[in-house]
Amino acid sequence: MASTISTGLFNSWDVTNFVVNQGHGVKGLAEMGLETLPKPYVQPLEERITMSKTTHEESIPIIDVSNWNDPNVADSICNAAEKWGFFQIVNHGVPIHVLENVKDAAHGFFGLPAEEKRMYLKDHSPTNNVRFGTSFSPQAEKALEWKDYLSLFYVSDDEATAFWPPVCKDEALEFVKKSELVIRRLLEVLMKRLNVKEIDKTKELLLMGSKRINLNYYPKCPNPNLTVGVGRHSDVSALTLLLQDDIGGLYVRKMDGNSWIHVPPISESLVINVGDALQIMSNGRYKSIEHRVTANGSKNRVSVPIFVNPRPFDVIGPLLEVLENGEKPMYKQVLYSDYVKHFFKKAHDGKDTLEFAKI
Ligand SMILES: CC(C)(COP(=O)(O)OP(=O)(O)OC[C@H]1O[C@@H](n2cnc3c(N)ncnc32)[C@H](O)[C@@H]1OP(=O)(O)O)[C@@H](O)C(=O)NCCC(=O)NCCSC(=O)/C=C/c1ccc(O)cc1
Ligand SMILES: O=C(O)CCC(=O)C(=O)O
Ligand SMILES: [Fe+2]
Repeated sequence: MASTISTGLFNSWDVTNFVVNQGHGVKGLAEMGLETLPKPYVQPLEERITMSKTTHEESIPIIDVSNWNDPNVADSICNAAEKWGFFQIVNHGVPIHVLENVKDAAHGFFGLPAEEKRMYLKDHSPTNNVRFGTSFSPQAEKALEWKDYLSLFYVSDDEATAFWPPVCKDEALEFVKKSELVIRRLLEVLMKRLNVKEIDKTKELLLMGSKRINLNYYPKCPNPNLTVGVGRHSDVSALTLLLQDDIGGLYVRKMDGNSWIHVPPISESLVINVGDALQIMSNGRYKSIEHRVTANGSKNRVSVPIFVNPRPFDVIGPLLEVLENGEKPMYKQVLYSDYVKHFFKKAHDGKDTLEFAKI
């Protein structure tokens, strides 16, 4: 089959069937020794990430959070969330071995034979909370993305222990647990500027009542310039905490601009970004920024985002504390699971998901 793919005799339907339905993932395809990119992965010109649109000269803020009591730290975080929607944190307190272990565990999971990963495809998985997949929304996309993922919805330690794949469950769970404090501190700081004095139980559930951890795998790609790892999107979370390895390829759209800024890997750091739910709750003050990922021609990349979210049955809208100053609400009240389902139903389309909540 390898030779038929590389000579182009393997048709688009076969490729999609092999990767998506049979659970080989794009990793299975990449490992066949392709010389050229299969057609289903060729992105339209306007979606490709060219050097002319990107810059390595500017950078998102890098914030040292070793002292949470320092008002300058709080200021830097809130300013970054308003102006960039993205920043990196160092000295965050999540132990290095936890970060290293979860990246290794991601390689471990994707290194399993296809038969074992296939058990976690949507139609086979014993639970809706564990899902192995490829691209973003293959049934809705004109071109596929060069990425496989394992998505784990955190319900409880017991549920994770029972259902998450053994090869990565301890490491993924440990990352979720060890990042709880930094997530809480970040949200406390961000809420203060919104006139929310303390995070009571109701607010806590609204901001961080559910979590999803994804293990992303971007295999080495034969023609990286013709495709993307992840297309332009903003996250639907309240906040995302992202661990990337040392390879790079994440680009963030410059606010009100057409250029894309590279997020350079910094050893032991975490990338933090505002998601749509926080943009909505802050009535547009904090910005959920478009980002995308390139494919890489020489290396296999992994990344591990933790999406911190409202619960599916929560209704979200601009917070009362924010509207108290008389500003007009920009967003209506929406059921969070309706919002997320709308996001997952379509291909990546930049920030268009937010239209769903706009007044
Ligand atoms: C709506 C959810 C996600 C699932 O609800 P469900 O009742 O179990 O519904 P379904 O299983 O019918 O899923 C609804 C649709 O979403 C799809 N989906 C269900 N989880 C998934 C899944 N992890 N992955 C990609 N499709 C899925 C699923 O395939 C299905 O599409 P379709 O098959 O076409 O009907 C529900 O759990 C919920 O509201 N969760 C709230 C917490 C939550 O997960 N928030 C999302 C945080 S994720 C985030 O911010 C960014 C993620 C992201 C991911 C990839 C990117 O490239 C970029 C960004
Ligand atoms: O892999 C990355 O660096 C970012 C992935 C991403 O944007 C996502 O999973 O939402
Ligand atoms: Fe993202």
